[in-house]
Amino acid sequence: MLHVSMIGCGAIGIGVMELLKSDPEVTFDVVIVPEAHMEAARPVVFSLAPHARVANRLEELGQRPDLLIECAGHKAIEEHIIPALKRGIPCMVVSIGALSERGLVERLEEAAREGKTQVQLLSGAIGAIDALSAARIGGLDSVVYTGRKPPAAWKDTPADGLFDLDNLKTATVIFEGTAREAARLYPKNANVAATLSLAGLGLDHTQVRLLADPAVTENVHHVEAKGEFGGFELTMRGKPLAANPKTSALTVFSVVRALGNRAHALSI
Ligand SMILES: NC(=O)C1=CN([C@@H]2O[C@H](COP(=O)(O)OP(=O)(O)OC[C@H]3O[C@@H](n4cnc5c(N)ncnc54)[C@H](O)[C@@H]3O)[C@@H](O)[C@H]2O)C=CC1
Ligand SMILES: O=C([O-])CC(=O)C(=O)O
Repeated sequence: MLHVSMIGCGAIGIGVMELLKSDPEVTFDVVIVPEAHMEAARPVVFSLAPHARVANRLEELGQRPDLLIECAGHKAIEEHIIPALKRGIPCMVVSIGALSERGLVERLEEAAREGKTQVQLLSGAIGAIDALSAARIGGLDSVVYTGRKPPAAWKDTPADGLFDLDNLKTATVIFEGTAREAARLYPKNANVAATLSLAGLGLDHTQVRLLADPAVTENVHHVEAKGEFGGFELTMRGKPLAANPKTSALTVFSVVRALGNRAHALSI
């Protein structure tokens, strides 16, 4: 039985608990949310994982889970993941865009080394991370990522205000630049850009274009990679979660897969 503590109880966290509620080999003991969200999270957590406690910090419970999984947002890396790694708790992260902050990748690695443990960066809404990170070993020449989402997915981002999102008639480029800048400006929409960078050419050498497109209903991720291995092109059309149109359903499935791979006898 894998004893899991989870950070976040939003669209991803709830989706993950729903899918794993009848898995006898995974159990959620603690769900961590900010103080202001604890009251709202309690009934949701109780309905999906009746034995789990809702807390503000892992340390205050004296709890030592087998695994800590982050499904919360960029700030959670600094607040929860780094201290847990230092205590030797293995961690998984979905808010990969947080690692666009200079020095944070190195601090994450240092914390894991200090705790003699490991942090796994999950693939989330994108595929082919295995191929890209293997291709990097032979040498990559270029990785270009285009993220295309319906205008509503760009609400409450820097694009909202720069563009009249409610009245866009054609696909509009809202950002063009490096993955580091994309992840910094769009923390809830450019985690994929950061994931591809960390697997591939790095945050400063991965070219990113982000579009608001009234003609699409899905979150469309396109990757083109070239290198010593040859090349690949990937298009993913991710269905957004009803609870959060910025997030693709595959992100939830990617977390469930990763937890299953740790808990079950066979890993794939
Ligand atoms: N790697 C990937 O492909 C993807 C990654 N993401 C990341 O996942 C994050 C979560 O996504 P959703 O569940 O859709 O968001 P959401 O907004 O529905 O839920 C976020 C949850 O985390 C909690 N939370 C926020 N900050 C926290 C903190 N500092 N400490 C503890 N809890 C905190 C909130 O109370 C809420 O329960 C996003 O912010 C994004 O960075 C999202 C989509 C794809
Ligand atoms: O869920 C998605 O489609 C991707 C996403 O939000 C991100 O890259 O942050």
